[in-house]
Amino acid sequence: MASFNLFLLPGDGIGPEIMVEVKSILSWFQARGVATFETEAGLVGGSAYDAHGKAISEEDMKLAQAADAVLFGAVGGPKWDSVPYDVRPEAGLLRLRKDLGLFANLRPAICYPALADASSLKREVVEGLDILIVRELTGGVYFGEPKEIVTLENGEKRAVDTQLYTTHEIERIARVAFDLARTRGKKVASAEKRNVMKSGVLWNQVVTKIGKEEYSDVALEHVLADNCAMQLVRWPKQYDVIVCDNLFGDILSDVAAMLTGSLGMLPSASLGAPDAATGKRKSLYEPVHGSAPDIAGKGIANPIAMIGSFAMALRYSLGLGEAADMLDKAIANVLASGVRTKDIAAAGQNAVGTKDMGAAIVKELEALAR
Ligand SMILES: NC(=O)c1ccc[n+]([C@@H]2O[C@H](COP(=O)([O-])OP(=O)(O)OC[C@H]3O[C@@H](n4cnc5c(N)ncnc54)[C@H](O)[C@@H]3O)[C@@H](O)[C@H]2O)c1
Ligand SMILES: CC(C)[C@H](C(=O)O)[C@@H](O)C(=O)O
Ligand SMILES: [Mg+2]
Repeated sequence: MASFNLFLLPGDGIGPEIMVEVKSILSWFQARGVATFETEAGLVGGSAYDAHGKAISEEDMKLAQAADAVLFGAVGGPKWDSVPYDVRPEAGLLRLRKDLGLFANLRPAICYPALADASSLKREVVEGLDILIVRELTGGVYFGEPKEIVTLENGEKRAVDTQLYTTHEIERIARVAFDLARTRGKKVASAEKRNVMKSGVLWNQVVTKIGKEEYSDVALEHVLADNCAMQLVRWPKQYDVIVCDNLFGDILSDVAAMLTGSLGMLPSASLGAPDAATGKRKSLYEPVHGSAPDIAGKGIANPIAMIGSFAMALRYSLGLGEAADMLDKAIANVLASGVRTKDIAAAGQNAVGTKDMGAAIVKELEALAR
């Protein structure tokens, strides 16, 4: 039986609550003989800061580097609002992305039929929705230098963030988007702001060139990022794959989340380049949402984004596509049977807690395996 080494970073807020549910799912797959999962857990974010004053330790960085996949919960929360910028909880996540070279962030937004009424949009707008946002994750304004607050001679302060992209960075994320589009609806929409930003001009040129020279079978459309946000709410089904930079991808994926019913529904995969010798990619799987401080500790968080992220790990890192399909089907069936956490429940509908949703998915896996 294949054996995999998973590094778990539950993090803060609802992170540990949703990670527990993934643990029971991977135990179930292990008990069924699908694979052996060696798991080790570390600290990231505020919980790491409280333990040792850094958002992630060097030791945990090494374990993340060595893992077949990292499973990440969420970080952050008001408790750490005033910690120094370099060790704030989010710095742990950004370091993992940068040091592991996780440049490609896949954020699928699927509206399960059973949830078409959970979205704040009309059923016909979201029913059957299946789009994929491909977000560049290691460049742009998140990492560009200089990044600082300086005091000017007149005593005023000036804050600088730098949006920076090179041809190579745009080429490789464009190829990920085009390759994935080939396996789906064969359409890519590239979102940027070439009307305002030089990085948008280069982004547009490079994506156009890659599309023309290497992917003439995939339809390419360019859309200004602000218009893209509006189109996602107006008629999202016009899109198949959307490719965009780090910041636009962050924002557009939160918009897309609401098309599925809740931010608690959106999983993600962050992938590095394949290793030249082994073909293996470094990878991290995390829900799109954050630590949800407003509901942390109440046992009501929706674990589906986290569980769906584990399904993506099975598919993209562990070569267990059948297990991934089975887990996705279990999630869909549980939703179809009417089980709802609070965030996706209709007014007046009974809602279950995090644990009950996790248990319902395990029970459905059991039924599917029979
Ligand atoms: N990947 C991450 O770790 C990540 C992502 C986004 C935000 N954050 C951090 O999380 C903290 C809180 O940020 P925020 O409040 O702006 O965003 P958030 O995503 O944590 O929460 C936004 C809203 O969505 C709800 N929500 C989120 N996930 C849910 C789930 N699984 N089930 C039910 N409801 C859910 C929350 O209750 C809240 O009302 C901040 O410190 C932020 O930096 C971390
Ligand atoms: C927590 C934060 C650093 C992160 C981001 O901005 O990338 C989050 O919002 C996300 O969407 O993964
Ligand atoms: Mg975000």
